Amino acid sequence: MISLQDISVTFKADKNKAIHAVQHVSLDVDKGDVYGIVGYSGAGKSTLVRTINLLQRPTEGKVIVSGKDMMALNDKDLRESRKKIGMIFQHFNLMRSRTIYDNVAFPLKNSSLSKKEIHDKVTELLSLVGLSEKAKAYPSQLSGGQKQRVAIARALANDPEVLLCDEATSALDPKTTSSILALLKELNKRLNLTIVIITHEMQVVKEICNKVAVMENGGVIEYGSILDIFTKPQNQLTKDFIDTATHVEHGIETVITHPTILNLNEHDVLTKLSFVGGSTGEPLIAKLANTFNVQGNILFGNVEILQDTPVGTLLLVLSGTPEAIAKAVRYLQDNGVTVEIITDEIIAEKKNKGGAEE
Ligand SMILES: Nc1ncnc2c1ncn2[C@@H]1O[C@H](COP(=O)(O)OP(=O)(O)OP(=O)(O)O)[C@@H](O)[C@H]1O
Repeated sequence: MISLQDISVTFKADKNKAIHAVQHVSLDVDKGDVYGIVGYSGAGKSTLVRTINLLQRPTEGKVIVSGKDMMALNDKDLRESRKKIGMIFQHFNLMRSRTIYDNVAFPLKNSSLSKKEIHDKVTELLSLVGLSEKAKAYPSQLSGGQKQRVAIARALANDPEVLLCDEATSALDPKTTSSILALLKELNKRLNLTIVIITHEMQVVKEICNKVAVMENGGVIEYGSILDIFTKPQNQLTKDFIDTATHVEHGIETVITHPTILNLNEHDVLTKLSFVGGSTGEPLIAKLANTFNVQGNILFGNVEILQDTPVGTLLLVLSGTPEAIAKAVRYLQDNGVTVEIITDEIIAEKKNKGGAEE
């Protein structure tokens, strides 16, 4: 559906300085994907996504959308192709002096549709986003979530195949964010709409995306299916994003900051266990005690459902002899559990925070 091939974008800040906003990124988005692009501010997410509709022309590389080489199109064909790529933004970009109806009708102004057809289309779009009652209202009379719904309706006016969302929920509270994400997911399913979402929140990705790319310093450092990235992240930055989204970071923070929780004896090992799918329900910890004489003390636990698959995390203190613990860890790994030993990391962090008990 979308193929970004070796895309680079360089801005000339001044005569001597170039900003390499995007560097050699290749990315393929399939029809029906909800593709998340996650990264911190300045990573190059917006610049990359704006190359899809050529709001930003790449300095190097090729952009193919629906089989068309976008950079080879003449102005007229490019205008037509852009109609099939809707876009929504963090601050909605509605026209304040026009009603909700007129905002949604705006992209149809020069279309071949009759007045009646335009009316039917706008009515249908407002109903699709749940705002039929607001047709005569003005943007200032709407909440942030409602404004974003209008922006979505407007972006869908030309029946696009792709919707680009640039931090579309960043200005919204968590509840409104969830309702907008639910709407996007519904549109993805109902209209088979391909969606590309830029965000700095892995939580957003977790809620609706089936694939994700992680960007840093203009490059994609990791990409793949949500399940693969959440269960087998390769880069520290990806791990940090995931820990935030799965509340594990908060769990670790609690363990560190409450001295009564983490009292490790000699040979005790603090582990972070990650489970996927079937292994989540297994009584593995009971087995550690029975078979290996290793006691497991759970400090924190969390289960998420990603793409209909349960994904769990446990912070677990293992107590026993070093040999027994090594065997227990191997047993867990043999049963599909990813085991990270984080004792040293946590103690160092605890010392940094001044909460260490020598
Ligand atoms: N038109 C421009 N001219 C010069 N530099 C730019 C331009 N647009 C973006 N940049 C620079 O390119 C880099 C990437 O910016 P970009 O907006 O793509 O990042 P981002 O990951 O989307 O961050 P944010 O979420 O803050 O927008 C930044 O260093 C930014 O300052």
